[in-house]
Amino acid sequence: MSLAFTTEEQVAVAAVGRACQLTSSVFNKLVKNETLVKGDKSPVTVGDFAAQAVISSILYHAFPADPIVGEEDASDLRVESGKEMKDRIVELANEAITADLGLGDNANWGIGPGQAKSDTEILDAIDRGNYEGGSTGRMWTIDPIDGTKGFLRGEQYAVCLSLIVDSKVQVGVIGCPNLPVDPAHPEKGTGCIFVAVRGQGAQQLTLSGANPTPLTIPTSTPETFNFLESVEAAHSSHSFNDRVSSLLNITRPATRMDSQAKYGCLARGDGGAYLRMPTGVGYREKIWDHAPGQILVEEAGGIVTDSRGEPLDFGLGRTLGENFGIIAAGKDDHPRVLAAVQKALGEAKAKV
Ligand SMILES: Nc1ncnc2c1ncn2[C@@H]1O[C@H](COP(=O)(O)OS(=O)(=O)O)[C@@H](OP(=O)(O)O)[C@H]1O
Ligand SMILES: [Mg+2]
Ligand SMILES: [Mg+2]
Ligand SMILES: [Mg+2]
Repeated sequence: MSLAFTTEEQVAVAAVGRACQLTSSVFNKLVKNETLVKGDKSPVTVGDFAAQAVISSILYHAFPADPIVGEEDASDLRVESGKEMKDRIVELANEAITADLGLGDNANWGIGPGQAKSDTEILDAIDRGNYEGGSTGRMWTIDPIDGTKGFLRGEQYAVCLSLIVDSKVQVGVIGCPNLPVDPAHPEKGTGCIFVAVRGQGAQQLTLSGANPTPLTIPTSTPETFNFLESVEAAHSSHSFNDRVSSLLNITRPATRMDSQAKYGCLARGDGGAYLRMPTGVGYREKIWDHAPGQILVEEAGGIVTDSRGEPLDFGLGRTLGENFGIIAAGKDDHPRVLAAVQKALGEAKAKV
């Protein structure tokens, strides 16, 4: 039985839309001291913090009891050295929160003119993303800017939100401000939101949540099939993908693209499979990097598994735990990609 999740979908699209406006406008204004390097050496900008604050604050108004697994936390902003950044984040978040009500918006979600939040409310909204996750009940995942490196380069990034219930993703929204609306028609410009609700299909919307277009992964042909892969070589093994490509006789070069925009492209038939194999031991994929993408591809008729063909387990906490690698593809292509991945893994094992 599929549940409606109508309000959840509306709230999620509205929250991602506001956060996308924020990230697009902040990109043009970013200055050097508005980016921090986190403990794991990855970058985080005022845009990441402010977008998480906006989404979390909207979720809190609409669903106050729901826990949130968010990528960012506000500890660096609560100390004296973080004051300048915090002031900027509060300003940016409030600009997005108080923007006029748009299509499908509801003032009960704490948005619109006059709904500005205090510094404490903004920091607390960011820190409501500290939930540890788990296998039962409802929880949201927020990746306020997925592909922060792509965002900083002015390339692809995505604002990502999902609702997980009892370990299963039920709603996924991916906002891609820099992604062409239709790659065959560049004149249509950039900026789309992908949305999927379990059992109700996948759609592409405009950044303001209009013009829903249903998405189905088309049957691939040897001429159209290629891989979608990370830009950053540290995030996913390019050489492994090259080997799998040659095992499958794929002639088209891989499309390198940051963020869950890759799942969006796959869902609408730009590229045949998203393959992400780890480059080293020890990194565990984060649930916010894959939950919205998984439901989007599944609802567009595709399959998402790890490299062993196992389903992704979103009930193990903030990471995917033991899931090793990601394979996402249309239902006809997934089995042959999985078989080639197994073969390439076997070859790599035989070499050591
Ligand atoms: N070592 C390692 N291995 C695998 N994945 C990692 C690793 N380090 C980081 N990350 C996560 O990668 C997220 C960026 O997504 P992509 O890899 O698809 O984009 S990119 O092309 O590499 O920028 C990125 O998401 P954001 O931090 O939201 O940008 C990280 O969560
Ligand atoms: Mg991410
Ligand atoms: Mg991120
Ligand atoms: Mg990050």
